[in-house]
Amino acid sequence: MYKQLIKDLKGDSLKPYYEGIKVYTDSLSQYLAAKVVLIRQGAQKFLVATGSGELYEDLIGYENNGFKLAFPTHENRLVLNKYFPYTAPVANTEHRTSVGLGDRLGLATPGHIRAVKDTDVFPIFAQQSVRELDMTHRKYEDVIDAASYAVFQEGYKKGFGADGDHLKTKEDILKELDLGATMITLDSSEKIDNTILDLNDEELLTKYEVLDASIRSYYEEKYLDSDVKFEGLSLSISKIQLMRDVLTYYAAISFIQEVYEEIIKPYKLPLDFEISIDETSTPTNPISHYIIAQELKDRNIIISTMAPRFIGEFQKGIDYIGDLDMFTQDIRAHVAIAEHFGYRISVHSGSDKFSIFPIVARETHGKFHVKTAGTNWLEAVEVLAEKEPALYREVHAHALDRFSDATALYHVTTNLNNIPSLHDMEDDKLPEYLKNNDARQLLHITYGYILRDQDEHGNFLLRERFFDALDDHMEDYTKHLDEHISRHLALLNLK
Ligand SMILES: O=C(O)[C@@H](O)[C@H](O)[C@H](O)C(=O)CO
Repeated sequence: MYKQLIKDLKGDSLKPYYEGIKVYTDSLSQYLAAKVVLIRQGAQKFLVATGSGELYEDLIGYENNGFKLAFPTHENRLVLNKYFPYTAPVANTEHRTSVGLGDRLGLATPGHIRAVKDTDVFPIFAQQSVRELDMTHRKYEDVIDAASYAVFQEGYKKGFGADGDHLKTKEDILKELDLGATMITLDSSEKIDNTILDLNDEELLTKYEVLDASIRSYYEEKYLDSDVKFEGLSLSISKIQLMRDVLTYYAAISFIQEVYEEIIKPYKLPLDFEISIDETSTPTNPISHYIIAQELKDRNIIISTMAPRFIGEFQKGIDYIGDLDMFTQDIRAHVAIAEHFGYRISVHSGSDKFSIFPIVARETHGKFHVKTAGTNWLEAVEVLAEKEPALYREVHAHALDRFSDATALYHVTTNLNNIPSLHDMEDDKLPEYLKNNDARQLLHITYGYILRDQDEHGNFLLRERFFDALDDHMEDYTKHLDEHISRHLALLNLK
């Protein structure tokens, strides 16, 4: 079966297909006397290597008449990284405008590569939060493995990043750095006291006065009743505002400093460090952002990006909800602060926020980071709705069953009553659910239950059939992603 393929591989005349074998010809690579290429036979992918030398010997696989067949394992990914460095994640050392492309299935990166390959965007192909890893029962090395193999498969050599997203503990940061993360998104939300904003002035004063005097005097000496003016931004910091910000953020600022000094600064490889304060109960006041930024500067903490929580609603998998003029004013203030202190603004939950993308591109002067993830999952669900109606109906029904559990993890304002009943939808109309915001949110936040729930015998209810179906329609999925992410990039003025 492989005889002609191996002959052509050795002879530099490789074709894209051989007797039921798809050859990813863009993956063809050579290191000294060894050649390797990625193929797919049925649903299984293999590395096929010929020749001799370290690369050939290092690949873990099965020898057979002068060639080696190797599974795309974690160990073999590390071998590819060793001999073909472009397959390993790197930091965005040129601080290029970047997009996070979270892939919960491990199948989306080929489509992402098609969307970004002719642009100057720095892509973060390996981006998953701890929440996503928990929900999908994946390890972080699986995320980097999937991205690296896709980069090898597509022959993408422009560099990509790996974001350890929404990490809250030093242990998780160290673990994901050890696994190859080139960007760390520190989520300090657990150190942010969201209750302070609900206090009235009297309650606020009472709570503030019992705060350690050294903390109070530190911030009062630096910020009390001060006016800040730069790059078109003018901020006045009143005692009330300062008391709120100190009580809300002082612990988070200390934690950021601890993480930076203990882990980020000593880390020997280039690394992007993002501060995420977007998952809070209220929008980030620009004064709060300024104080945090000034403290990071004064503590010699260097960050690449900061993710504030903007005004309006950034709900999962649907467009922005809010007043665009107010959003414009809000992001303009945050950008002025970011540019003053020398970092970029990061926009989380960027999936499908089409109405604000032109504003983001304009107000950041084209220098930003935008994160997506859910939309790449929803494109897979849309392929099922188009190609596998019976399975889609099961997925949709299970999402309805598990929706209330999912709302504990994701803030959404979904109204299930706005979602037409499955019973009333003909098969050819099922894709219309993916144009219904409430259905998009239903299908988005229940991804973990769809992928991991099992029956009483321990058999997956949907997972295996979901992946098998997607495998059968992989080119459709890849095309969906290319078109959909290209729409994101175009509106961000990146394509
Ligand atoms: O769902 C998650 O936990 C992540 O996708 C997280 O929301 C991520 O930081 C993001 O903003 C993707 O749009």
